[in-house]
Amino acid sequence: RPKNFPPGPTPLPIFGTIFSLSLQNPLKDFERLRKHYGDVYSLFIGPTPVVVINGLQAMKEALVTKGADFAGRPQDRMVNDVTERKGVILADYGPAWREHRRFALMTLKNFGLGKQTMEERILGEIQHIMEPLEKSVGKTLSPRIMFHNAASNIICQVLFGTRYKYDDEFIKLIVRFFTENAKIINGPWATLYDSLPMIRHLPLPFKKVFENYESCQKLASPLLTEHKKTRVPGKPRDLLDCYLDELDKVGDEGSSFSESQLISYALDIYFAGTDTTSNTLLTGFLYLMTHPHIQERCQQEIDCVLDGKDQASFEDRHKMPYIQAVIHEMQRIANTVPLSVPHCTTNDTELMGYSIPKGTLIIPNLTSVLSEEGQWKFPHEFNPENFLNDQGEFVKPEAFLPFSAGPRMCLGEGLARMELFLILVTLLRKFKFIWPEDAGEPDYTPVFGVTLTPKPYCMKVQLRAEGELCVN
Ligand code: HEM
Repeated sequence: RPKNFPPGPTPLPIFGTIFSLSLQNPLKDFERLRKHYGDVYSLFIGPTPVVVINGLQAMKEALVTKGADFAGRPQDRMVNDVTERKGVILADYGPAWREHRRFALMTLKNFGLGKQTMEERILGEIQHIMEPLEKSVGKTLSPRIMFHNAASNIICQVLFGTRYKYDDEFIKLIVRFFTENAKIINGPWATLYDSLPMIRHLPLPFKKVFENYESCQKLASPLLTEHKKTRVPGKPRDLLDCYLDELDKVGDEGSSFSESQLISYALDIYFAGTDTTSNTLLTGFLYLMTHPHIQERCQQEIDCVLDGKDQASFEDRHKMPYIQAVIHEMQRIANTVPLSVPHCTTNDTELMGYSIPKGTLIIPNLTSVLSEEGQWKFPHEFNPENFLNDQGEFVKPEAFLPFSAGPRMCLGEGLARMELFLILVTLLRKFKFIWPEDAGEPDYTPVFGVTLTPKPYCMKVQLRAEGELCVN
């Protein structure tokens, strides 16, 4: 360890400290190491030092106060080789990342893209979720594919101006490739790839990740060809058109925008916007079914606020403090991106008195903040009171960081919050969701990955009478 570097377990030659962590799910080990070494400690992936940041105080100092120092992304890991260092999520801190991030934020904010607003698109997609639910009244259904496809279609409309049927081959393949890759990227083969550069060219199971990513690019590239044929310059229908307009403006030279970037960039936003939102919904509905009194209180608030209205609007959230608290609590407990996305220091810097050299890999352990004792009234249970004050008003504690913080913070937060609100309110208004009698005890332990996923479960669906819980 360099001088004054954060402490941690003693590394072994070649393997570093990988034996200190369970490769299946290291979250408990991270917690154990925090108790032993403090909020900032270090590990070694092979010979590479890694600093793990825990707790609100250290997280704020790194990601916000010293945001620029901690806003890099490592460039020498398997995922970088797979994506050929294109796209936005894994781009290093610098002009190309900044321009692509700004462009995505601007395009997402420009809700008026085409004719529909973002809210209309989401409400339109919700109608497609209603169908399988209505067919399942009185029966049980597994909600995984339904939520995944809904989130996927919302982002596909923004990116490509199109939605896909829930059994469309294109989406099924993309989802399969991404799911397989997410598993391998988090598994032991990726750790070996990162630790031992000499094995990178061998025909080992990690080759599959490269093949899958290439297949995704091949699947998405006809969309670009079709857009180039049918677009009207200056009248963008979606993000692809906006990007092509931008290319017309800036040209290829001296700009970070290029056609070869575009597919990877779109796939990045697709991936970031699908798995996250759908897993949050899956976790949320699991807890709402097993906490029926919380579900009922949500329905009471919805019935009263939407009394006589056709459908919910995002503005209604201001009149629904309890729903707001429940959605935030769903996100806190879902802990959807438990270790954020790895960062990297861009300068020699300091954190909580330790020295951290430029180029050090950083893991922001968001899990440690979302359940940190002292920050929450009920850190270890599902309880919307975590977000309500004594007057029943919605309040958001500083430790609510599921989207991370600072310059690299999630750029889809606005879209994700709109989706979560409109989907939850619309479904709870019409249906009651029940944990099936024959399903046994619910298992809340998630499956570890880049995103945490609840174990597969089924829900029983009942129709509700309109406004049945409104006492006014
Ligand atoms: C509940 C839903 C979501 C959660 C919990 C979530 C969480 C996160 C987290 C923790 C990061 C890493 C931030 C960091 O490195 O410090 C991130 C990055 C990112 N998210 Fe999300 N996200 C969600 C939804 C979305 C959606 C809907 C989109 C797309 C519109 C999106 C696009 C991105 C992108 C592009 C990045 C990379 C930003 C950068 O590197 O500058 N996310 N998200």
